[in-house]
Amino acid sequence: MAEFDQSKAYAPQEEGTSFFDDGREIELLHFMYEHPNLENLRGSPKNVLAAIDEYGRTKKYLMNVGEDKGRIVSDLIAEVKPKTMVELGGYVGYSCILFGDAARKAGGQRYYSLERNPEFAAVIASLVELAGLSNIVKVVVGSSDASIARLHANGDLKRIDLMFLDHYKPAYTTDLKLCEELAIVSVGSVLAADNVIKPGNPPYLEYVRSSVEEKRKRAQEEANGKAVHGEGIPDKTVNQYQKRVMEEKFSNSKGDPNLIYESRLVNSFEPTDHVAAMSSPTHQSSIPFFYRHVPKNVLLVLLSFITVPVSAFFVLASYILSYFRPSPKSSNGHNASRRKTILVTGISMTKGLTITRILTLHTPHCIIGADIEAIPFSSPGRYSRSVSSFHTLETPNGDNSEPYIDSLLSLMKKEKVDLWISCSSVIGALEDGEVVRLAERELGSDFRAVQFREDVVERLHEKDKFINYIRSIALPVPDSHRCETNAQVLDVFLKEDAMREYNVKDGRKKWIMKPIGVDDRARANMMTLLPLGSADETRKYIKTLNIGKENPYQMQHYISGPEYCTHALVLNGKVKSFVACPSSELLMHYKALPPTSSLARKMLDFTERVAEDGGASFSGHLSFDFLAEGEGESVRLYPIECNPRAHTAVVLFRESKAMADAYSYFASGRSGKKDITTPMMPSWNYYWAGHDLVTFVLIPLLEMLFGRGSLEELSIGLAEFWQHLVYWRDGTFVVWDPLPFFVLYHIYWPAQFVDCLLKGKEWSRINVSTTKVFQA
Ligand SMILES: C[S@@+](CC[C@H](N)C(=O)[O-])C[C@H]1O[C@@H](n2cnc3c(N)ncnc32)[C@H](O)[C@@H]1O
Repeated sequence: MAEFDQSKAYAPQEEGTSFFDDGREIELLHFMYEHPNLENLRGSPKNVLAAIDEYGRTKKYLMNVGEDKGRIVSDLIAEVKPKTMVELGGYVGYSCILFGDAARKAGGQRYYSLERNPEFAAVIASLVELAGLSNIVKVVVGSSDASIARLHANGDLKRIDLMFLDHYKPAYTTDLKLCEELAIVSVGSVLAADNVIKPGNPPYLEYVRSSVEEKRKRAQEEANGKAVHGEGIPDKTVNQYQKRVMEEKFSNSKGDPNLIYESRLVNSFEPTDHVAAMSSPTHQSSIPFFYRHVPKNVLLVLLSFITVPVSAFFVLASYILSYFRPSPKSSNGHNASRRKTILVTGISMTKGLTITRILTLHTPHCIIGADIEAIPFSSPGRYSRSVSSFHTLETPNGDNSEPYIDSLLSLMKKEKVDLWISCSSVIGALEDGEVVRLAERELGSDFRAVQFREDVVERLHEKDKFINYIRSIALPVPDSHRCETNAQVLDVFLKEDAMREYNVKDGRKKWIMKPIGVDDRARANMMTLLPLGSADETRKYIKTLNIGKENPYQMQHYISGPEYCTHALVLNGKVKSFVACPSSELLMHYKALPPTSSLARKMLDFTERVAEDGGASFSGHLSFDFLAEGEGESVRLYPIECNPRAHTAVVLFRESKAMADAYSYFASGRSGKKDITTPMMPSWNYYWAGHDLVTFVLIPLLEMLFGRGSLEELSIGLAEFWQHLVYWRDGTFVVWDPLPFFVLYHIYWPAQFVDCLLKGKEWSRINVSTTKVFQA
């Protein structure tokens, strides 16, 4: 940061709140219109700003953005070239004249200055007129939230390309959420927020830096009545406008949690010379080094290396503890003659491992495990005490699935498997359906499988077929269309436009585009809400999706409510165990909903209806994603996706003997109890230590060290991590079977990162529980 030029310093700011609204703003007007240089001010933004600065230096302090911070935003304007720019908080018009002029030079069409105090607004309007900017600047008097809503409702404000936030600090976040909900701030919008470090605006920084998952969680907490505005903002700032506004009002908008911001802090000077900081979005070029391919993989390998002693300590302590407790197999005292051979596939993932552990703890059976293993000997499941043997399967491959199918079938024959519990990942979904059919033929009538056949998998797994099927059994679905051409997408918008007047009440209907096949890259952008600000932008965006016959998309009505996911074990068309929990895109924290809650009951009813429709041969794991609209008993649930396979939410059953019994009865050809097993309440919440260590500790630490984050954010992260360590349970670690935990973090993941480095495979996210790497 360059040195501050002392000759430009404003008069010092007075104590308390006497530094504004004491008549100085009107005094400024007199100063300007009595200026000896008045004729040179007319039509010259530069000279008007210089005269305002002169007043601030020689007369009284003014709370303007000032020259130094102003330059940062002016540069941003030149880069972003906003057509429409909005500022929240105009005061006497300094930022409005500086940025209005910059926006005009960059080809901008409209600059809205939103100011609550009518006297200040009159000063802004007068000085804007003096500077000759009245054709681009529009001063809007009133509280920012009401003004935003009105401008949007009138159709004047359809999209904000750049927004400068410089008004009432606690309203930064609530106004931003309002803009998101109205979709006037959307993908590509840029925000510049003043004073986020001094005096400080932790809620705003937290919000713009949160993941989708964190924002959804927060929104839910707020929906449960915990919304507090201005937490962490100094009282002096919070109470700044009390003289005129006794009680501040806030927009209660939920925002759009799916919008992700890149944020960066920029330090600069207040016009008094204090160091201030603004936050503005980053562009790809300024992404710090630790998010780049090579450093990020190297850092994660290093983290794994450094934490070996801690993990080794826990493993050792677990073995010592287990020494004093009998091993699970010898403790269960089951009758060996009733032993069946159960094969669980997918045991490198938490879901498969959880099921083998439940079975080992609570049943007499011989449990064998299998999984694909791209890097030899790296599978965490291979080292688990819950399986009597581990087998490596060929990797399913869309072009030639035979090796995978053969390896699975020959294993089943060799081990004389009585029951196969499939927990395989999505890449083998259809193949597993085929294996059931073949295995039933080859292993005889006593063979059973917890896996749907391929026709069922196809019907449920493919997004558009699933929606059609659910519609056919008269259950509600969100409005959805399969699109194989860009024109089909645009057609839906055209029809929508015709209906637009009917939708005015809740704003224009929003859509998301989901790739029907598995496409990690497209999935990452899936939450872009359409249509965008203009028909042209929407058309351009649709083009980037490369929609075609080979790459079909599902266009689905966007429902803004919270998301839930479920896991169910269905045997012979009956639901045997069920759990529902709040969900998000990359779900790494699991909390069960109480089974008696109206939400959980409705999701169970839905699952039972699908299971019943499947008939007596319908056996497998079934999980749905739902979006909820409304609350309480009147909540309406929309299924958006089905995964006809196990969900990691099964981890919530880790204690459940009843669930083990359900599998066991099935293995013996009996139907078992009628009750539906749910996790014991209150159930533990689950997290993955490695994921939390990186997201709550490593990233905030690096962000702080490299000037992007604050100590406060790091301490919030540390507190969250500590809370999970102490009160939650790790999804992989159990005392009697600690090795998979060690292998996951010190063999499996480092091997993956090294592999990515060697092969130049870039990734955007990883899922610790499913061991999946998402391509960048
Ligand atoms: C720091 S000053 C803005 C300075 C101005 N951006 C500049 O740099 O020249 C903050 C202004 O926000 C206004 N304000 C505070 N809360 C507001 C709200 N809810 N809506 C609109 N304006 C608000 C205040 O009246 C005050 O004039």
